[in-house]
Amino acid sequence: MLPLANMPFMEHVVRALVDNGIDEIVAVVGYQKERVMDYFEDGVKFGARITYVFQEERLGTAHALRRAQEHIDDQFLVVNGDNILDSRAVGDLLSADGDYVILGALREHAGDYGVLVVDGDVVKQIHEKPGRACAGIVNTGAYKMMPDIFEEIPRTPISERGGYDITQTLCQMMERGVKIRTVVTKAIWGDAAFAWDLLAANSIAAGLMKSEIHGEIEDGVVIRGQVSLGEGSLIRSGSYIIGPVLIGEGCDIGPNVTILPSTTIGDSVRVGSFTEIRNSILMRGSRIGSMSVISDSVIGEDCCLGDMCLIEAGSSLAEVEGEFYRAEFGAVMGDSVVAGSRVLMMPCSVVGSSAKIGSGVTIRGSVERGSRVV
Ligand SMILES: CC(=O)N[C@H]1[C@@H](OP(=O)(O)OP(=O)(O)OC[C@H]2O[C@@H](n3ccc(=O)[nH]c3=O)[C@H](O)[C@@H]2O)O[C@H](CO)[C@@H](O)[C@@H]1O
Repeated sequence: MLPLANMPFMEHVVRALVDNGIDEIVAVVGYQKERVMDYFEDGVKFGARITYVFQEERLGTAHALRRAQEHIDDQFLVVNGDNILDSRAVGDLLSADGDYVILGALREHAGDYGVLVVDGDVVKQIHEKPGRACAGIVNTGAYKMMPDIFEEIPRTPISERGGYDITQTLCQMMERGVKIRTVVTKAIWGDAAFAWDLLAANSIAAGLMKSEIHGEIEDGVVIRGQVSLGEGSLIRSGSYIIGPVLIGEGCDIGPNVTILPSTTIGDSVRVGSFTEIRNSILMRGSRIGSMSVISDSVIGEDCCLGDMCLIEAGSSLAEVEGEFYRAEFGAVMGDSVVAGSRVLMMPCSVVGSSAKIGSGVTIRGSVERGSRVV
């Protein structure tokens, strides 16, 4: 449900399916399922009938798929709800020949995905997240399948990660001689494992959106490229906005604010004068003071940053739940973070929800949720 281009991740997926004429969707939901169900309801307003099935415990992708079994009696597609794929990628999968097709994509850094070993367009093996640096065809997690997969899933052994992986199920079928093909798409596909991956996905999604101006733009505002402005939003004089930029409803931006690609601003956001924002996501209800610079960052809902805050982008190690990952971004922030004025956040800062940061503080590394930094 995290927003990309001001639309929940999953809505991009649903739209890509509906654009291809798919009008029946089974959504496997678990964590915070009410948020998904309240938003999509029966799916009719999105152009498809959505049925929900529940996975109480996250026991892997094969286990998740099995929840949908009773609703499937014909060839079907499987897509991840947290990947961004444009409708051409779904089209590539639909038009590919074969009972079983894996949508592949070429990646220079394939090691963090399932890597496909192929002979022509036939998949011979899937190496699940080999880790090592390698280029190759990765499994996008989008598949065309037949209902007999449900006979194989119960024979899937538990993985080292402690779950039942659909990639393992498919490998077993290959060993039994079932032909599984791949179609390598050149269309847009991306996934988001970490909060900072949202930035790349957002920039893809923002580039796909059309410009629509519903709000008010004062005289003396420069707008170039694809820029959307929701109802009741105001861009004050002297502001400079270079798309792709999406601004939601009821926002108050400026005066003299600079917003650079690829930035998405949710509903009811306030950005104070002389502030610059680039390549960032600001979620609904957040407030940014004057003369601040926010770069390559994800700011959660209802955050409040004071004047002259600086979030610097760069490459560093980001800490998530005690593990360190090499990354390149400014800061990622949970919801309801409050920061005073003159706060400096060093590259790859990770700030937990409801943290309170005093004025003049420099943040390095991670701040636990709910903590107070002075
Ligand atoms: C084992 C497996 O499938 N691996 C694939 C999966 O890895 P990856 O490790 O990324 O798979 P995730 O854990 O992200 O799960 C994929 C999708 O299934 C959902 N989910 C997952 C587990 C679960 O118990 N319930 C559930 O609903 C997730 O919310 C997500 O939407 O996607 C990658 C593409 O992004 C592929 O390159 C990997 O080959």
